[in-house]
Amino acid sequence: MKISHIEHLGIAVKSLEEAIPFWENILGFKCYSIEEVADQKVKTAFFKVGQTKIELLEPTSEESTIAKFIANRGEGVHHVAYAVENIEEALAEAESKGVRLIDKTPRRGAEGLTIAFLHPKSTGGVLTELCEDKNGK
Ligand SMILES: C[C@@H](C(=O)O)C(=O)SCCNC(=O)CCNC(=O)[C@H](O)C(C)(C)COP(=O)(O)OP(=O)(O)OC[C@H]1O[C@@H](n2cnc3c(N)ncnc32)[C@H](O)[C@@H]1OP(=O)(O)O
Ligand SMILES: [Co+2]
Repeated sequence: MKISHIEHLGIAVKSLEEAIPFWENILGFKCYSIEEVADQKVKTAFFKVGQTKIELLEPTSEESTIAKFIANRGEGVHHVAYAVENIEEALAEAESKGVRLIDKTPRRGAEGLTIAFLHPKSTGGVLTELCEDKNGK
């Protein structure tokens, strides 16, 4: 598949309010967007880091995958997201090569991106998100 760069790293946190000061006051990044993604039951906070971004993820419900992740493994790195040229083609290619898809059809993610996840059990233990920016296409 054609990947241009790491779109973002997703980090699970219990509370955005409690997490953001480390990223702003210690690392010196500016949180430029806070957005709820109801479909994923998360509230996100974004920081630009050169070409890529950090996405902090706070669960908005006990059924959120982020709430389950924090309960089982604690706060920390949750997923790596790659910018792909064509998400439908990328998913078809991954599936044809035996990768287990979480999303067979892309969904709407934060920042208006079109996203889909690959299962960590078939990606070497790293939950993998594919993103395509279809805005303006
Ligand atoms: C807003 C949006 C955006 O960027 O635009 C986002 O990022 S939304 C970000 C939040 N949304 C998502 O994550 C959606 C995709 N994720 C999912 O559907 C789920 O989290 C799954 C990855 C399928 C895991 O769900 P499941 O109910 O199976 O959880 P589980 O706790 O039973 O875990 C099953 C096995 O997967 C492992 N596992 C769970 N989450 C993992 C993760 N993030 N990275 C690596 N491994 C992980 C567990 O340790 C366990 O392994 P063992 O069996 O060996 O113990
Ligand atoms: Co993400």
